[in-house]
Amino acid sequence: METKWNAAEGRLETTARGRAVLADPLLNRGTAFTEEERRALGLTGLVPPQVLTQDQQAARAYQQYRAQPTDLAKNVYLTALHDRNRVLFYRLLGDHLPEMLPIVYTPTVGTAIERYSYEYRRPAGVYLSVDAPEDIERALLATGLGPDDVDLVVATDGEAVLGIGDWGVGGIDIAVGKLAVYTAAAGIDPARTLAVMLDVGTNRKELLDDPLYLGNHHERVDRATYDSFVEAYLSTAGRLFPRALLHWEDLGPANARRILDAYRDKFFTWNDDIQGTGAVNLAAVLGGVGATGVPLTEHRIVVFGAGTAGIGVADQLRDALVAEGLTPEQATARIWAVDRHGLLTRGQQGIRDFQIRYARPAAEVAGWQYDEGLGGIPLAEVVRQARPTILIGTSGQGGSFTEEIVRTMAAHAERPIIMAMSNPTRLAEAVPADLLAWTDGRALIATGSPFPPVEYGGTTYTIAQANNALVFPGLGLGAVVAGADRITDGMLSAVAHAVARHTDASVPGAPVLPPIDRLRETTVDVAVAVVRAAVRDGVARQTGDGADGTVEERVRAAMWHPVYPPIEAV
Ligand SMILES: NC(=O)C1=CN([C@@H]2O[C@H](COP(=O)(O)OP(=O)(O)OC[C@H]3O[C@@H](n4cnc5c(N)ncnc54)[C@H](O)[C@@H]3O)[C@@H](O)[C@H]2O)C=CC1
Ligand SMILES: CC(=O)C(=O)O
Ligand SMILES: [Mg+2]
Repeated sequence: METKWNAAEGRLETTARGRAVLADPLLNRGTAFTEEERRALGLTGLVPPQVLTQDQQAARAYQQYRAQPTDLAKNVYLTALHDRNRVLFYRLLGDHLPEMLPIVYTPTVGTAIERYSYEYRRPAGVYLSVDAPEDIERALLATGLGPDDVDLVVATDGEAVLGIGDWGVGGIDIAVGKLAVYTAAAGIDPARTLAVMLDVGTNRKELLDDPLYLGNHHERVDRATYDSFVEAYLSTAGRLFPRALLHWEDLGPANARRILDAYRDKFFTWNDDIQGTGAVNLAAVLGGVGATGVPLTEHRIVVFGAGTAGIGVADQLRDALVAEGLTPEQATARIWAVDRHGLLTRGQQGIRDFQIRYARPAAEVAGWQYDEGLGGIPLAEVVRQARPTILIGTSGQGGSFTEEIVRTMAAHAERPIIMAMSNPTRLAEAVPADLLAWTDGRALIATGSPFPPVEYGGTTYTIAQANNALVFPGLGLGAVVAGADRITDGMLSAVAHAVARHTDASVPGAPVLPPIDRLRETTVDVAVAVVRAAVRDGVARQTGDGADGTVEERVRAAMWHPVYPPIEAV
């Protein structure tokens, strides 16, 4: 049995019949099958007699969605719809994106991941086990997808999911959530995507002790075993799906950077937490800096939580400062990075290799207050001494931007830029209402998970969501349209600047990033910028504007829309 998209004819062709049609979410359209389709596909009598339009189906599905009692139940409902009728799922998600994004993505996806083995209904992608690396190829081929059929693979090992940590096999839901955003925002064809779970074990004891836990019941494997499994996955996926962008999500801090550095020049691969977060953060900083009227090069930046995301953020800020004319040393000196043992300083015990660049010289901090309990210089002291104008949280430590810290910062920054980027909501370093109150409404704010607008002093403040969801869909779409084979720093910088062009935070209460309800339009510009950067950097098979249309026309034409295509029984 086979289902194929016939691009020349603009129709789906399938040999499936009867219940097999209804069981395939890419084929199934339930009550919207026409009489003719029902006859041709052997569905006579298998669906109720009335034929509905997609509008009617969407209205009913929305009612059902609204009737769910909790956010988790809404997530489970949408997952079931996703697994039943993919077109209708994306129709609904697209129609209600600001309302449903927090359900299929952060924060609720975090709860779904924690509850994965209990809420499980159907498999969600490809599960690769470290205990059977010889099965990688068989598993990827079992999808029925061939070399030209895949644009995008999102893989995770579930070790550092959002800020909630190691959830083992449940992490597949973050890969599925990312794919939903790729399609809803950028029109990546869902039939051409794959979610992959690299099950290398889990160190969460409550999962290992739980007979219902669906992943491998052993601890995470040692580094050598892990590395050879990752290598086997990348080389197999890269060989079987040579056009596909291989996206990494929520790996642990010991692995994320190492894997990116080892493979970014060998494979068409990228790390969303390092590079996507860096790009969206830079976009938000550029948006905020525009409102301060102070050039980027004069800002002083503190990054709190110097892990995968934090150092990714620092790196792109540093590159942006260099692009604005600072030397690499001057740019690095503008950034203070604080981790679990306080400010990163040279010679500090336990500092990780990817953090070393940001370690401050001992002479600079000699007179700074040291906290014995912490084993380093705490954030409050760093803020007092370094006098940041930009404070970024990627620590996964809810509430760590205290009133004292924020007031200290606001005492010497007229428009403090404060980004509490940790997810899910409860892990935000501060909440917008507090930040506005503590800074008399002067703060320019962004958060990683969505927050409602805040009324303060007669102004309504729309809160920007600085989430890599604002950038990865456009990056993926642009990379696909360009026929790229690498993700370059130039592409990432182009992404940040394209997003920043969509904001004017100088208007009182305006957000430093474009809102989610304009995500699809922002994404088009991001994708166009990515194609142009890929061409400039020599990593594209396609060219820029040309006889086959402008880049924007090609980007728009490449976007998939949630409409039922003609279907042919063959
Ligand atoms: N808004 C966005 O687009 C994104 C947000 N994030 C968020 O950033 C957070 C971190 O994620 P990752 O970087 O992937 O995790 P990670 O584990 O690589 O990094 C977290 C870092 O915070 C440090 N840390 C832990 N406790 C600390 C404390 N008390 N004080 C200072 N530092 C502390 C850790 O040592 C580690 O270096 C998560 O909450 C995640 O949801 C991550 C990626 C994208
Ligand atoms: C948004 C995201 O990638 C994270 O919180 O890990
Ligand atoms: Mg992530």
